[in-house]
Amino acid sequence: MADPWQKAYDFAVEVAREAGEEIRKAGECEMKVQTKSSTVDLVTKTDERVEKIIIRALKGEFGDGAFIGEESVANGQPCVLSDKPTWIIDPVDGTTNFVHGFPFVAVSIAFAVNKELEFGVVYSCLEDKMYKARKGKGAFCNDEPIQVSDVEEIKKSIIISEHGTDRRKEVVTKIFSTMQKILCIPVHGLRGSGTAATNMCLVATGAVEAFFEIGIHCWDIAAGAVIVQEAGGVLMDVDGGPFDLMSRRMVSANNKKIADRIIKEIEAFDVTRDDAPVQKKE
Ligand SMILES: O=P(O)(O)O[C@H]1[C@H](O)[C@@H](O)[C@H](O)[C@H](O)[C@@H]1O
Ligand SMILES: [Mg+2]
Repeated sequence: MADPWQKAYDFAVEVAREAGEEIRKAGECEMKVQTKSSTVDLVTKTDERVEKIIIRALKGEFGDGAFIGEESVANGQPCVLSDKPTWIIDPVDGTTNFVHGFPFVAVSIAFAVNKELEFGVVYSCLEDKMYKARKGKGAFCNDEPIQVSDVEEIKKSIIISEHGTDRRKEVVTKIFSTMQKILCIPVHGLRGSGTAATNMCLVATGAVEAFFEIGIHCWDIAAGAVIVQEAGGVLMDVDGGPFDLMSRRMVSANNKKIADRIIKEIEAFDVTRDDAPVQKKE
């Protein structure tokens, strides 16, 4: 079989589009907001419903497989990436934006085999932009090829980062200290769309040179990781080592020179890996 995953890739694009349609419709209605890991880590019925729709559709087409979904993990499902073909899903990336009507919300669906990402689909549903990439086959936005920017000078760059949902003072201090140092290099600007998946697509299109964050989860960045790489960009750990999807730390950039320069300024803080063993409550 020459191309075993093409059908799954095409199907993921269709499922992401349908999920985005659900999100758009739900955004027009009254929503009940709940919280998860902290009072600023929001979740709505739409997040849960859309994840179920996506998983049901994938199971219907391809049978029972391995799934890592943001809301399933929040409800106690394991978050372990094995060698099995695995779908990695964020039904609503940018839930805070969704709740507030801030216009960047994305569906993110990735697929990994032998722990390697095969393809990623990010549907920025309020902008109606469908980003997709398959390993070795290029990256696209609404079927047009996309490529990272060719800027090599950090002083000519725009950098994206986010504040995350951990509001402990020592963490927020490090995040702002890092941002201050990067701003004062100086770079042209700092931005943040409020969705990691969309941020990575902005790196992939060349609108910005880099996006970094500590505290994201594998479902926020798995699809974007393929899209950035296929658009010619690089992925690294915040300490300059190799990118590790489950580590909750990532720098994505148009090239290694920009990534290395940002890494020099990053003040890292501890986060628990996505695949850390779950502590059983006594
Ligand atoms: O909870 P959702 O799926 O909305 O994901 C967001 C993360 O929670 C933030 O840490 C992160 O900063 C990004 O905003 C990210 O995409
Ligand atoms: Mg997310």
